[in-house]
Order: sequence, then C-alpha cells, then structure tokens
Amino acid sequence: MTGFESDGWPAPAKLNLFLHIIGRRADGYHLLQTAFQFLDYGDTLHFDSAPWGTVSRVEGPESLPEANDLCVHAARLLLRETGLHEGVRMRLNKRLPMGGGLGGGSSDAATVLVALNSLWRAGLSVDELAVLGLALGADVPVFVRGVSAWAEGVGECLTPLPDLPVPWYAVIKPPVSIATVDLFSEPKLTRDCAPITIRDFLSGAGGNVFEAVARVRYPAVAVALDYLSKYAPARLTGTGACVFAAFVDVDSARRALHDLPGGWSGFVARGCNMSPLQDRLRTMSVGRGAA
Ligand SMILES: C[C@@](CO)(OP(=O)(O)O)[C@H](O)COP(=O)(O)OP(=O)(O)OC[C@H]1O[C@@H](n2ccc(N)nc2=O)[C@H](O)[C@@H]1O
Ligand SMILES: Nc1ncnc2c1ncn2[C@@H]1O[C@H](COP(=O)(O)OP(=O)(O)O)[C@@H](O)[C@H]1O
Repeated sequence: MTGFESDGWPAPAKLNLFLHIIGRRADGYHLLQTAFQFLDYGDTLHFDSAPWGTVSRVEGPESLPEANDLCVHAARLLLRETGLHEGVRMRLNKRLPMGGGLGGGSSDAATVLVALNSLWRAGLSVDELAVLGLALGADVPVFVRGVSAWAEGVGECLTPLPDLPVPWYAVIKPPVSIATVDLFSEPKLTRDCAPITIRDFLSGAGGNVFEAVARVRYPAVAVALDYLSKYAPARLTGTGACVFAAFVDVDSARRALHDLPGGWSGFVARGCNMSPLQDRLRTMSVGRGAA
C-alpha cells in the first residue's frame, strides 16, 4: 500500500520531532520552538472543475461537516484573493486521524492552496501562498513550503532543514482525540523552556513539553508511549494524540506495531524532507513542459 491514493494530490502528515514552549505573546498565544518533518503517508485530495464561484467538498469524513472543512476555507480564500472565474468540487480521502498531532487539517488546507494555484494557473508565489495559509492555521505555511523545517514564533518563522536523517517511523494513534486548545490551556504545562539552537537539536536536544500533561489527562497516550518505548525512544507529535518512534529499517518499524493493544491502529511511514506534495507539483510542471 502506498502512502497516498494514486492520481490525487497528497496531503502528507507531519511530525514534530521536538516541541518546546519558550514564552507567550501578549494575545496569549504560545511561542514555540519545533522541528517539522513530513511523512510519505497522509490524506489525498481530488479536484474537479465546477461552475464559477462554487466551492464544494463532495466526499470526506462524516464527522467533519463540509462547512467546517479547512479545504473549503482554503479554496474560498484563494478564489477571493485571486478574483479568478473558477470553481471547484473537492474529494477528500481522509486517512490521518483528526486531533492526532499529525497536522492533517493544516496539510489538507496547504494542498488545496498549492494544487489550485497550479490547476487554476493563479500564479501566486510560494511566499504569497504561505501568507494565505497562515490565516488558516499556524502549521499551514510549512506544508505550503514543503521542506522540513525548524520553526519558531507560533510556527511561522521557518528555517529549512533539508538534510535531516530520514528514518522509518512507527506511528501509533491511541483511541483519543486531543483538542490543541485543551493542552495549551493546561496550567501545569512547561512554558519557560530555555531556547535551544538548531545545532543543539541536531545533537539530540529537545523533547515535547505536551507529553507530561497528555500522559496525565489522556491515559491512553501514556499507554502508547510506554508501549512504543519498549522498541525505541518514543515521543508525542504536536499536542498528540499520536506517538512515534524512529527505526533504521521498515521491518523494525513494522515489528514495533505487531502486538498493539486490541483495537488500536498505527502505521509505518518514511520520513521525508521534501513534501510529497512538491513531488506531485513537479510532475505537473514536467507534464506541462512536455505538452
Ligand atoms: C501544537 C502544534 C505544533 O505543530 O500542532 P498540533 O498538535 O495542533 O498539530 C501547532 O502549533 C498548533 O497550531 P494550530 O493547529 O494552528 O493551533 P490551533 O488549533 O489554531 O490552536 C488552538 C488554540 O491553541 C492555543 N494555541 C495554539 C498555538 C499556539 N502557538 N499557542 C496557543 O496558545 C490557542 O488558544 C488557540 O486558539
Ligand atoms: N480537512 C480537515 N482535516 C482535519 N481536521 C480538520 C479539517 N478541517 C478542519 N479540521 C478541524 O481541525 C481540527 C484539528 O485537526 P488536525 O489538523 O487533523 O489535528 P492536529 O491539529 O491535532 O494535527 C479537527 O479536529 C477539525 O475540527
């Protein structure tokens, strides 16, 4: 099984390889340090043209009403911003768990912006798309830019990290969904990490400050972390609920998922420093060049 449906536009998952809070903005938002890496696994989007001005999502998860779907918000935003005489009908094949810390909603939104910019020949630059994306969510710009990155601010100040190791990851989704806002409002959260440098991170520094609070509030997260730690050092991604561990080969990663607690799901995927969305975009350009 490949990480995406064929013939569609990939919306890959991200991992936060570490996640620290180093302060707070006046508006209450937390200032972060994190490193994002993509996975070759995620959601897939399909786009069909539709009458001018119409934006719809005709297939997608039942638990996510069309009106709330970031895909719809992203398409409307692009249409408004460009003033193009276009419309779109979207099909979302959702594979990433919602509230999993894998950034599925942000990635879907980024794929809509990038794909429609290309399909509609809207001509917006990556910088312009990243600015539009930030209005939809803090994690959208990194998915638009499509390169693994060191991130600061609320996640929008990005420094590419194109040469990170690309291990195989085992990812476990404990049967809970965590609302980001709940963990950010937890009083016991560590909010005063000393800033670290990229060099510190590359030498192995950094953890995930949400792990301690997620363990207490969501016992299933603690079970998942303890389970995976039997195989390799395990960590929470984002605010959870998914946990991951890195392995040198695919078989070792698969073995780590063999005796998952009953009913739990997990998957194995390769880390990638260039988003699969960028690969898809390049295929489009080559196709056009050849036409
Ligand atoms: C923590 C991270 C790390 O990658 O990922 P996820 O676990 O959500 O994937 C992100 O920064 C999540 O960013 P984003 O997904 O945009 O957060 P939102 O859902 O908009 O945030 C919900 C709420 O969390 C709080 N919030 C969020 C981000 C931030 N830097 N400081 C905050 O205090 C705010 O109260 C905000 O209203
Ligand atoms: N296309 C989408 N996919 C997933 N979630 C979406 C989408 N559009 C809006 N959302 C909302 O965003 C929330 C966060 O989803 P998601 O990005 O998958 O998780 P996380 O931020 O934990 O990585 C969901 O609970 C859902 O309410």
